[in-house]
Parts: sequence; C-alpha cells; structure tokens
Amino acid sequence: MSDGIKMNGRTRSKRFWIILVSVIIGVPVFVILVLLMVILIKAAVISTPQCNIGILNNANTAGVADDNILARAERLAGALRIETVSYDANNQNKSEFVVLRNYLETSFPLIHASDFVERHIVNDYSLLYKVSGSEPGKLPYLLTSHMDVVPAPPANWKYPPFGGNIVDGEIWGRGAIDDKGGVMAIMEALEYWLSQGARPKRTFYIGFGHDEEIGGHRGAFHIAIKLKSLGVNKLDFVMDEGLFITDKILPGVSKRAALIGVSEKGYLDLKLEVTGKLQHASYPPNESPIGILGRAVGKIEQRKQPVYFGTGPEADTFHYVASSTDYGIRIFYANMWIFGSLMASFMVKDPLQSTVVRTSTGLTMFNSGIKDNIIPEVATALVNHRVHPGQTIEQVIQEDRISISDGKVKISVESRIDPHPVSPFGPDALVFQTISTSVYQTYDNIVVAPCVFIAATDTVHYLEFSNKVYRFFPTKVTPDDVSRYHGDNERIAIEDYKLMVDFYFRFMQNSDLVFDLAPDDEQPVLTRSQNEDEL
Ligand SMILES: CCCCCCCC/C=C\CCCCCCCC(=O)N[C@@H](Cc1ccccc1)C(=O)O
Ligand SMILES: [Zn+2]
Ligand SMILES: [Zn+2]
Repeated sequence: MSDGIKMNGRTRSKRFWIILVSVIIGVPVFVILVLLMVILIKAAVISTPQCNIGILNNANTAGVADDNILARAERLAGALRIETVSYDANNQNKSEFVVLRNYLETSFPLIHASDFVERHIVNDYSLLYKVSGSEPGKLPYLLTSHMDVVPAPPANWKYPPFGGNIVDGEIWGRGAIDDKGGVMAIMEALEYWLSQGARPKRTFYIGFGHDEEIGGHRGAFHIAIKLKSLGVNKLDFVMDEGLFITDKILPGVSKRAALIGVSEKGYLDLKLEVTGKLQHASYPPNESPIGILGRAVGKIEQRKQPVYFGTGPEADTFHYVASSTDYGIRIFYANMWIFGSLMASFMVKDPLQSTVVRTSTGLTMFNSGIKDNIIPEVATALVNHRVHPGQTIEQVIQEDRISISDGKVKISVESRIDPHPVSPFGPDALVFQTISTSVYQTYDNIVVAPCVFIAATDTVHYLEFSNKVYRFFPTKVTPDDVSRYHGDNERIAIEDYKLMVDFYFRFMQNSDLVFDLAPDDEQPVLTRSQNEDEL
C-alpha cells in the first residue's frame, strides 16, 4: 500500500493509472490505425466490377467498316439541315418531320426494303420500326432516340444551326448530340448490318419520338400505345439517349468514363403564387406580391435542397471509376462510407457535379405586372426541380416550404414525375454488361460506370414495359460540349460519330449473342392481319 494513491477514499495503484491512460489513448489510436489500414487497403484493392457473363467476356464483335465514314457524316449533316424544331407544347415544325421521315427512307434503302423490317408511322409524325428476328421466343427490346430538336437562335453560332456544315472533321448543327446523332447512328448500324446479309436472331424495335423536347406526350407516349396494339406488353429492356462518355468531367479520373444512366431524376414543376391588392404605385403597400415572391424564390435558390449523396446509384459511379484514379483520389472514391459527406461538400460547389448530389432547383419563370405605375394583384413563379432518387417529391415540397417560411406564398404542383427506379447493374446484370461490353469493344482507355441521369428522357413513357431501362448516348462529351446541349455551336466530330455507329452495331450484335440468356417472351403471337400496318 506504500506506493498507493488515496483518492475519494479509494486506493489505486500506479499500474492501474498506467493501464487507464494507455487504454484512453491507446484504444482511439488503435481504432484510428485500423481505420487507416482499412481505408488504405480498400483504396489499394478496389477495382471496377467485371463482367460475369462468359459469352460476353469472349465476344469479339466487329465494328462497321471504315470506308464509308464520310458518306455517313454527310447523311447526318443532311438530317441536321431538316428543321424539326419543338418550340413549345403547341408549336412544332410538323411538316419537317415528314421531310425527315422521307429522308430516312432514301438514306437507308435496305432497312426500308427489308422483308423483316416494318415501319409504323405513329400519331402522324413519330416512327416505330419492328425488326423481326429469325428466332422467336425471347422478349424483344427497344432502342429509342428522338427526332425533334430545341430551337437554336443563330446569333452566336459559328455556322448556321440548320446548315449541316462539315468543317475540320466536325459535323455542325442543332441535334448533332441531342438527338439526331442517335437517330442516324442507330439507322446506320442497322443498314450496315443488313448490307452484310445478316438477319438478327432477336426481334427488336426502334422508336423515334417527335416531341421529346416538349415532354413526349404526342410521340413516345403514342409509340408505347402502338407497341401494346402490336401485342407487346413487355420488353426485355429499353435504351434511350442519356448520359455519355465523359472526358475530363469526373474529377481525377484518368480514363474516359462511359456513364450509363441506370436511373433518372424525378421532375417537379412547382408554381408559387402570391396574391395582394391591385393598387396605385404612388402609395405602394409595405409588401407587394412581387416583393414577397422575389424573397421566396431567392430563399429556395439560396438554401437549396439537402444533399442525398450516397443514397442513389451515384455512389456506385465512384466505386466503378475509383481504380482509374491516382491513389490519392482513390482513397476517397474507394471509401465513400467514410468520405461521402466530405466529397459531397466539395461536389456541391461545382454546378454540374452538384446535380448528382441533390435535387436541383431551377427558377425558370417569373410573371407579374401589367403597367409601370400599377402594383399588380398577383405574382407567380415556376420552380423546376429535378428530384434525386433518394428523395420523394413530398419531401422536396416540404423543404421548399421550410425555406420560404411564409404563409402568403401558395405552392401548387404543376407537373410531377417521380424519380425512375434503378435498373440492374453489376457483374451479373445481362443488359448492363451487354452495354458495357459494346463500349469496351469500341473505345480504348475507358471505364464504364452506372450513374443517375440528371435530366428527363422519353423513357418515362416506356417504364411500364421493363425494369431494365438505360439511358446512354454513346459518344464522347467534354465539359465544353456539355454547354452545347440546348446551347450554341452543337456539333460532333466525324471520328466520334463513327464510333457511335460502331457502338450501336456492336450492341445489336451482342444483344443477339446473348439470345439464349435473354428472358423468354410470354406474349401472345400475333397473326399477320393483326400485325399489318403501313410500310
Ligand atoms: C460526378 C458525376 C458527374 C456526372 C456528370 C453528369 C453530367 C451531365 C451533364 C449534362 C447533361 C446534359 C443533359 C442533356 C439533356 C437532354 C435531355 C433533355 O433535355 N430533356 C428534357 C426533357 C423534357 C422534360 C420535360 C419537359 C420538356 C422536356 C429535360 O430534361 O428538360
Ligand atoms: Zn434529347
Ligand atoms: Zn434535349
């Protein structure tokens, strides 16, 4: 007891204190060391999940021959000269869709003359092609793109938006990447396949809507109805425009990354409305509808929606690309479980990356006022949210209410689409791997990853046909190109366009290659008379 310490009436030995201090310091240090080791090991061993489907791993599918690149570029340029513009819901250049339809007919003679390809004209302007495979029994699939384009005010274009110019190896024009490039590349791939004397084993459909840019209600919506009238109630999968091959967009990723849209953010238009009293501007109220509404929209733009990073497939995006980064960055990408919040806090600073992290808030319309000396009675604004798959539309509205915190602002829903379900991806996901394999066969120095598509596509009209819906536009898009979507100087390099055609050609062949693994078709077999339509 001589070396004991008396404390609170109790005696502790020196050894006890040494042990206690060691435990207090040692345990956290030990935990930190273990954590550090786990973090470093995870970063060292992480790899892109590989394809488990043997037949795809051994696939050696050919691309299109190179000798027709310029003719293909010319054909795309010709399509870009046709002004299939969707201005708004009730204003489209309708006659131009007929010009484009005829142009497709003359540009792709083998498709239009084939015994096993039927073309249906849907709701006057959209197109649905049925390519009947030689072997029945498997669910068909749908490849889709859209023929309409957004308006293109020419002031800042280097070459006219509907000029279809080919300059310095690039094909210029509205629609080059959104989405006539997709329409023409799919047709080129099929035409080339037919020119080889081939007939696919598997039946598939090609759908070209004529109003995607204004919601697809007259195009894709009616293509879906047409499919049903043809007896197609289920599709194996749908592939539409969407994400692309990013080049220098994902921070720290040394390779190009082909991002496959396995889900799509929801769509929510909210109308905010403030009503007051119409009165003379010389004796204004303390708060006018415009002032109240201005403050409200300012608040929701500033506070923003909460971060939902890690609750959707965007976390997997980083898992897939992690092994294509330097070790320093890989430490973060491979350890989202611990660095997710930190990464999100960096990502929200970049407007593009921010879109995958949270529900976006776009203030798109603000209307009020009738005369310069009248305080208006009503002010309205439209807020366009793209809803993160981890959040519900009700939660988004609730967050806006909290941001605004003003009972004078009435909120109503103008239109809403829930975030799309997540389609299968991973080593055993047959369709995801068929897309991936086609990418790897076509592009060098590339990594394929799942991602959430941040905008809207026609796929909303096809969701009921399949739980395998993918959004991928198979060409390279740099940060500069991103601003050309719906912006000025839209264009695609001839070499990139050629690779797009290669991709679709391989994708069609690979979809045939996995014929035996594809799900069985349980749909009723139609008689010829049920199936007849104009060719
Ligand atoms: C860390 C990960 C980074 C991921 C980067 C992702 C970069 C994505 C960048 C750009 C995306 C371009 C979007 C192209 C959108 C084309 C589709 C489109 O415009 N759709 C319209 C459809 C629509 C919907 C409702 C009414 C009218 C039209 C849209 O979404 O507004
Ligand atoms: Zn588009
Ligand atoms: Zn678009």
